[in-house]
Amino acid sequence: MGVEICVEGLTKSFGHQVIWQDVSLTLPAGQVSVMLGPSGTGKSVFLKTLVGLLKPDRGSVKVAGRDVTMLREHELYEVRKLFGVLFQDGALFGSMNLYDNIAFPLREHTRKSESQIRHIVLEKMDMVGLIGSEGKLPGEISGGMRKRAGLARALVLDPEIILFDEPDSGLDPVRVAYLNQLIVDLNAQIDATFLIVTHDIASARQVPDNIGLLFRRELVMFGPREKLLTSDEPVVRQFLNGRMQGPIGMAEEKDAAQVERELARLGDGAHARTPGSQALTPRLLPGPGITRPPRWEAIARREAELHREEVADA
Ligand SMILES: Nc1ncnc2c1ncn2[C@@H]1O[C@H](COP(=O)(O)OP(=O)(O)OP(=O)(O)O)[C@@H](O)[C@H]1O
Repeated sequence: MGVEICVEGLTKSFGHQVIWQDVSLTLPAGQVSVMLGPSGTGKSVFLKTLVGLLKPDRGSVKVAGRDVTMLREHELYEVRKLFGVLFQDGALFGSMNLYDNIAFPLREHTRKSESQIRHIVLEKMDMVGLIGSEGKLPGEISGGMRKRAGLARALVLDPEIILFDEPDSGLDPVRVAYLNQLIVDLNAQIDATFLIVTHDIASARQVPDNIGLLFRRELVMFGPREKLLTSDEPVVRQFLNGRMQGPIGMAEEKDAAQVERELARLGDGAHARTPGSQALTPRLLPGPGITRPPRWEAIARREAELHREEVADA
């Protein structure tokens, strides 16, 4: 069913550089959450802190009730088994074929026989659409296939939580669409808790239950997708609309007067529009052939309702 991750008052700095401070959020069990943020706001550092690879200065990260920040190395090892991580480049071993790459965690962390391993590896390769590529080396396949191989490897230990570090980076829009569908299908099939770090706004609009945004060393917002997508918070709106006008600058933050001028020029000041008047992108649903658990049935019903309301309003 996936487990909840409860983050409270988390602060991380490297030397004098504060990366983010006082971050509190709960990733609900079994749900899909996305973390957005301009480059360098510490999204990868956040993922690493969740799995205990980096120690925060303050705060707690409770996974299945245990505080990752307080655990000793051998206890951390146990908690890490709950996690599957998809790294940016798939993090595959270049000299091993896909089969051996995907089998690696099973051979390292379990005492399963080779025939049991074969069954699991082929099942996960099937889930990510890689059957037939078992003998290929990572260097012989496309970036999209490498991501899917990394995902299959993240799945072999049946994780309760999957962390995706920019799964869409380096992929063309069509491959990103396939990968998003795969993520949604997987969530319906394995029911784990997902956290996706991404820059891709289209994905953030369609895929998750919850969205968070890191900016100016803080978690600006974290909450249900609808709340973020209809938010009037200038940072959230600038980021979700991928615009230059707003508080986020190229290399540093802009001063308040400049932001005010830019938003006024856009006719987009806080007073210039009714709150919550942003369009809601339809939610991506599990594809045909995927059995939907009750959670996804409820999401599909809600989407159908919203769509009926939109048609009636038009
Ligand atoms: N081990 C480390 N030691 C010192 N500084 C670090 C370390 N890891 C990350 N940083 C710094 O923390 C900041 C945040 O880095 P991080 O990679 O988490 O950002 P990000 O939001 O994931 O960026 P991007 O979207 O560009 O991938 C950067 O300034 C980076 O240089």
